[in-house]
Amino acid sequence: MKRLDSLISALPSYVTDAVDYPMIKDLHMDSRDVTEGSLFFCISGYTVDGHDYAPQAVKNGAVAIISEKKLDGIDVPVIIVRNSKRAMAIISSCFYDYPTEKLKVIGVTGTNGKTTTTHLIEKILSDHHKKTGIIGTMYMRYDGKEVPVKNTTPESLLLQKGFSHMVESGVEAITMEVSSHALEMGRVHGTNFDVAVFTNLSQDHLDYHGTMERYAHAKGLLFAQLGNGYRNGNQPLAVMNMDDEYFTQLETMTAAPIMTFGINGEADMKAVDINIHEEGTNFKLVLGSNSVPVNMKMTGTFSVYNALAAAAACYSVGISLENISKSLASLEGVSGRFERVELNQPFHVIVDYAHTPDSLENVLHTIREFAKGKISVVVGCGGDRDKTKRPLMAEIAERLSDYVYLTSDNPRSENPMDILKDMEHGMKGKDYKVIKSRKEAIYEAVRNAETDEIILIAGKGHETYQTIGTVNHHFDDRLVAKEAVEECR
Ligand SMILES: CC(=O)N[C@H]1[C@@H](OP(=O)(O)OP(=O)(O)OC[C@H]2O[C@@H](n3ccc(=O)[nH]c3=O)[C@H](O)[C@@H]2O)O[C@H](CO)[C@@H](O)[C@@H]1O[C@H](C)C(=O)N[C@@H](C)C(=O)N[C@H](CCC(=O)O)C(=O)O
Ligand SMILES: Nc1ncnc2c1ncn2[C@@H]1O[C@H](COP(=O)(O)OP(=O)(O)OP(=O)(O)O)[C@@H](O)[C@H]1O
Ligand SMILES: N[C@H](CCC[C@H](N)C(=O)O)C(=O)O
Ligand SMILES: [Mg+2]
Repeated sequence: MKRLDSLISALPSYVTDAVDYPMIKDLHMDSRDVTEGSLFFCISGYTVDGHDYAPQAVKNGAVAIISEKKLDGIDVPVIIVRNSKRAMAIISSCFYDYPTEKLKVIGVTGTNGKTTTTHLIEKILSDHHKKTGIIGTMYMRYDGKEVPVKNTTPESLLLQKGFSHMVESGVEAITMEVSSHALEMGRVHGTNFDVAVFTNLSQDHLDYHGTMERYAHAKGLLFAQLGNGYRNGNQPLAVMNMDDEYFTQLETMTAAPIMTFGINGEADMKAVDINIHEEGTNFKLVLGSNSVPVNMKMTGTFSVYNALAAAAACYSVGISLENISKSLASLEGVSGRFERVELNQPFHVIVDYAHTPDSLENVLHTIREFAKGKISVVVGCGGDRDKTKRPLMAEIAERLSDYVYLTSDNPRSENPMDILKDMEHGMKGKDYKVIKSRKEAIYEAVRNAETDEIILIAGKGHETYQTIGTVNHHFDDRLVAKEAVEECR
């Protein structure tokens, strides 16, 4: 609990007629969640304008409002700021006593591999720190608790609150995914990073960012906000994939020192003598004149990149190469990423979260390396998301497999058949099937599977729902595939 004047004194500027400064018990950005004694932030969103909900917030107990304009008929103090989202980030970190000052924070951005890399970092850190937290697509997890999240990178207020709970539980180090949406919308304003990691950049989210240039710029904001100064006695560090074509652009966006990783070039942290096999990868992790062998249970060249990213980040916070190698070897995998469904059937089923052209291409190339029979793909594209990736993903599925089942993947507000039509524009002539129902598509793939065939079910990975309209229907690719295998025996 803090008094309003102590909170707003953290802001660089504001205007208010307030004479009384109430005690603030809680912070809220949604009028429906407001409780007695709260400070309410009016956010102009993409769907509605939060300023319209100020009266409801007051009715529900808000004792002060942060707004971008004068509000009529509100009888609690109103603080007017230029940008409520920025004010929310600053006030939230102040309200929760600047939690990231008490944590080692490793942020990971990039189109693909964020969830996987943060899980590798979490594993390495938790093997060598007492307590670790992780925030990302799947959850906010710390101290044995898993808190559900709506966004890969939550809004600043929710982040600061989460960080403060982590600090209270004794967490020392955290790793978090930082999405391009979050960077653009300022969700990580107020979060101080020790290390920022860049995995890679390829097409996604053009519905939101418009062009690849603006998408790359959004990703670069993480590195731009790393800062020049010292933090807890150390300079913040950028860890970057030197093999990615956007590396040269992104490295110009930070004043922080950079540690590079890669396979092809002269990176600081390198993987050499790489052996990719069905069950995993073996390689030598090299840093200067030091090297250690790594034997991971995750397969594919992309897994080597994720391991390098995690290794470089963890080395920079003081963990030895030997300990990094041990932790990398002991992680079984990440839920919904290259996850096998094995019921001793004569063919293979792999569920993977590939939902971008690049990830689909990577995962299919990896499968091709050890496939002994046919490869078939069950794949769809999300509704209300980048439409231009639809034909590209279909084209990749067709080119790198023997048979494609085009199906639905969270159609959201769109007509599933319209999404499938967009995908069909990418098909070049091989035979394929369009099956709107994802369950039916999986069953059909399983029914038609030949001995040694590999069925890749792409796009939903760990997700346990199918969003149709605004309703989340329970759906889990892994469970549906298991049922299909059992029923089709
Ligand atoms: C496009 C987008 O990012 N939208 C985000 C945005 O929602 P919005 O602007 O539509 O919010 P809104 O509904 O207009 O509401 C505006 C304000 O009014 C308030 N309100 C609203 C109704 C009411 O009755 N009372 C009230 O006070 C709302 O709480 C809010 O403060 O702000 C919300 C709160 O932070 C986010 O949850 C929401 O993410 C939505 C769910 C989303 O799908 N976002 C995706 C695109 C996204 O962010 N994805 C990235 C990951 C991408 C990746 O990893 O590949 C992510 O980080 O999750
Ligand atoms: N380094 C990588 N490069 C390319 N593809 C990758 C890489 N790592 C993982 N993938 C592929 O991308 C998929 C998603 O991986 P992951 O969930 O780790 O990415 P993400 O960046 O967190 O995605 P999201 O943007 O949805 O949060 C994986 O299932 C795999 O197919
Ligand atoms: N974080 C990504 C996840 C996409 C997953 C895929 N299943 C879809 O729904 O498009 C997004 O929100 O765009
Ligand atoms: Mg993720």
